[in-house]
Amino acid sequence: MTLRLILGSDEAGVDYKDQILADLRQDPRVGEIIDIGVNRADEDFNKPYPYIGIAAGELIRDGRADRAILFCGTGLGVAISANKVEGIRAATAHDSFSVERSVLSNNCQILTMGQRVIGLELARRLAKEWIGYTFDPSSASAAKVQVLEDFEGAAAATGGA
Ligand SMILES: O=C[C@H](O)[C@H](O)COP(=O)(O)O
Repeated sequence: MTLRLILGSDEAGVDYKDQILADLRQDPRVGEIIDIGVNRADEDFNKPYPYIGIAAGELIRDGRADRAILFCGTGLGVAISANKVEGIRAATAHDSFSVERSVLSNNCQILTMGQRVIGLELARRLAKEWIGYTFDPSSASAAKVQVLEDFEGAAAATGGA
């Protein structure tokens, strides 16, 4: 199965977003790429990072995409923002092991990275690695992720989320 993948960033991450977008357009594992911006020609090029993180999370929550790779200065702001959307697990990761575990341990749908934190070549490599991982619902990690889902379900039932 090929991935439906979102790429997005604020202005502080747009160079990496555009390069990795170009890389992944050539990747046979990716079936569809949705570029949610920002783009240099946009009137709202300076749009704050929460709009990007929330938009990506909502598209995944609504079943319109499978996963996302997002960038900002640190990767933190877009991750925090995406994690506000129910059911979304987004993680900032700048090393190969964390990139792997974000999927295999945490079943993250979103990877975020910081253009002001890591080099471009490492970010390109990590993006390619990340899309190669698939969560195993029969793994020992599944019960741990389920705790998060149960918490969100209980909070929603009581009007708390
Ligand atoms: O997490 C926030 C991002 O790094 C953003 O790109 C920059 O935010 P700032 O301008 O508030 O530092």
